Amino acid sequence: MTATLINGNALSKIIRADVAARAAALAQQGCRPGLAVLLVGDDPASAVYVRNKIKACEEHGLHSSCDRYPADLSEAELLARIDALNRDPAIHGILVQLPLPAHINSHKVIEAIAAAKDVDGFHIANAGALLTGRPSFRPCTPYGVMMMLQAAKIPLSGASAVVIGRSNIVGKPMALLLLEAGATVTICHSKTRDLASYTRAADIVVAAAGQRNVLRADMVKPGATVIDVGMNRDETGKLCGDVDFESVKEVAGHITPVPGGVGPMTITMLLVNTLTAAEQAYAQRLPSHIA
Ligand SMILES: NC(=O)C1=CN([C@@H]2O[C@H](COP(=O)(O)OP(=O)(O)OC[C@H]3O[C@@H](n4cnc5c(N)ncnc54)[C@H](OP(=O)(O)O)[C@@H]3O)[C@@H](O)[C@H]2O)C=CC1
Ligand SMILES: Nc1nc(=O)c2c([nH]1)NC[C@@H]1CN(c3ccc(C(=O)N[C@@H](CCC(=O)O)C(=O)O)cc3)C=[N+]21
Ligand SMILES: [Mg+2]
Repeated sequence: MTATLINGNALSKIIRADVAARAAALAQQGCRPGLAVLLVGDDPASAVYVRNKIKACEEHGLHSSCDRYPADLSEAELLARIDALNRDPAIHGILVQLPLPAHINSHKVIEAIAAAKDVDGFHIANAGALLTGRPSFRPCTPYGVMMMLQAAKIPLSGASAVVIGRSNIVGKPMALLLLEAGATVTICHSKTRDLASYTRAADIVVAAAGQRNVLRADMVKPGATVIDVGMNRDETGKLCGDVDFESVKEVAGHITPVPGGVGPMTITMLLVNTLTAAEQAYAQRLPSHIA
């Protein structure tokens, strides 16, 4: 048996066409959606992701700005820049690329972003809204995974789901979104004893550990849906996920590839959140509609 591929590039194309149409309609009314990206330090992977985000904005009619700072930028300087962007009417979304250098408190930085411009969905107000079932900006990666599950018509209500990873940006919000959709959710992590005993019982496995081959064929129930969030490099330097793709695709019913799976969907949902932020600002006639 060979699993059906859930193609993040193909789904992104459909959703991004809708984003471009909505962006054009808003621009027609005098409000051009704008995203500001802040990158501190010179991590090469972060530079690639940020470049992809800026390029996606340009291609879909969103205005974007990217500030690159040296790794020794002070926390106070970063907070001052965020404060300026919070008050900038041309900017509807603010994204501070993570991870930040160790001398900067990332919680403090995220909380400094205006919740209405927090298109990553990382601010406590948005995280709390998700936890309590209120509308909010959903974190882009888990939101993108939900869109992939929906597009592939994977039943979620009553399904058994395992999330591998408990970070604030992927694992925890992923588990909450699956729970909201009616799945019975288990969160596994590095302290979990016998990971395979959980994954083998699951209808859906989302791997977000940042470890190659965390999920192998003998750990997957035949026909299960496998979503690979991981972004790793193999010994030859090639991009790979957390899932042993070649063997797992013979057991799973649906599977996402790396690259071309969750990664492009993350960027797509960032565009969606930024557009939504701009539409809300315009609808409320906040000063930020003057762009
Ligand atoms: N495709 C995309 O768009 C995105 C991809 N990523 C990628 O997803 C991965 C996860 O990202 P992120 O959540 O930020 O990473 P973190 O390092 O913050 O979290 C990793 C989580 O995985 C758990 N973990 C690590 N090793 C194992 C293991 N062997 N078995 C079980 N659990 C394990 C850790 O457990 P513990 O808490 O106990 O340490 C932790 O909870 C990375 O590869 C990252 O690059 C991230 C964001 C977006
Ligand atoms: N504030 C913040 N928000 C984030 O959303 C955020 C972040 N910080 N820090 C890092 C992670 C990681 N992340 C990715 C986005 C796109 C791809 C992506 O486009 N992947 C391509 C391949 C990219 C390549 O060629 O290297 C793919 O999978 O096909 C990957 C990873 C967002 N993150
Ligand atoms: Mg994101």
